[in-house]
Amino acid sequence: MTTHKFGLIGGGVMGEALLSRLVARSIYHSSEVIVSEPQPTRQKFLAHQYNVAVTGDNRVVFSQTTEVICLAVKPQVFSAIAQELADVVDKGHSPLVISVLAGVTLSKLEAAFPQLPVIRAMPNTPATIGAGMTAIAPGAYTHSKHLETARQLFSAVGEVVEVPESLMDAVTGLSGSGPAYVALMVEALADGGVAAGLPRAIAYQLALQTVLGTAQLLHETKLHPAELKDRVTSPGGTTITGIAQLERSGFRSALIEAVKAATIRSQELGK
Ligand SMILES: NC(=O)C1=CN([C@@H]2O[C@H](COP(=O)(O)OP(=O)(O)OC[C@H]3O[C@@H](n4cnc5c(N)ncnc54)[C@H](OP(=O)(O)O)[C@@H]3O)[C@@H](O)[C@H]2O)C=CC1
Ligand SMILES: O=C(O)[C@@H]1CCC=N1
Repeated sequence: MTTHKFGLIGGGVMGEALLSRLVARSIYHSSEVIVSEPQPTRQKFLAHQYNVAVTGDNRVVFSQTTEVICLAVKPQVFSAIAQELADVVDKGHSPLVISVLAGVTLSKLEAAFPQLPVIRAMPNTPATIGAGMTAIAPGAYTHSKHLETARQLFSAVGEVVEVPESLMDAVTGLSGSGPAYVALMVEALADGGVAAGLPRAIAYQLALQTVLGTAQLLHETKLHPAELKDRVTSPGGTTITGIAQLERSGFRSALIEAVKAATIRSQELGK
């Protein structure tokens, strides 16, 4: 029987982000990967782009994968997939199952994959360029070698941290969803620049590089964000005037509430 080391169920945004990097970094060779996707056009694209095996049948991916099966479908289709795989999971075949699904708990995953090693993971889209942030939580049947495999895999797409499962919804609300919050901020900063008279292209360049540069500065110097804010803020100057307006508009509160709301939504998706 044909076998593959890495099987991906769901080759959408997150699945492709992981796949592209794992193949580019030679964590898995293209010939060692199989992906299942419902749409023939998407299958063709993935096969052409990454030279991997593709199928429309999730059961084929499960049966033919020896090492790691990554579930990257929407949480809403998880139950259907669990049912579909039910008669192929219990065949003495024990790959490591890694789920990146928001909300779906280890207990649900372990009910679908009885006694298999399962890891719940939450990556984010900067994984595409190797700048991802992934949290992982091990299930009841995982051993250190499985955690090591997951660490190696997600290290290829960025930073990795291990957390207890009870924190995975909060991780989802912060770093899982976070790239969208930051993208919104870049867009809004550019809009502010346009409102203040800058040409759009220049406003966008200034906004993006300001966010990127500030993140790099915080990362490299380990400065506390409050200290960096103090360094930018001249007495009676422009920055404190801008910050006062941000506070009046509830900027910090908006971000705090966004993470909390997304965390609650992640919990709901797991029910
Ligand atoms: N996007 C992100 O930033 C992040 C997403 N996640 C998680 O990753 C998972 C996927 O999200 P995302 O990539 O954004 O979503 P996408 O919709 O882009 O990807 C899901 C893929 O699964 C395919 N699919 C649908 N039904 C099935 C099925 N029955 N069998 C196999 N494949 C199927 C979809 O095909 P089709 O389009 O034809 O339906 C699609 O290509 C979610 O659970 C999400 O919580 C985690 C971290 C970050
Ligand atoms: O929006 C979502 O539900 C997924 C999970 C984290 C990022 N995207």
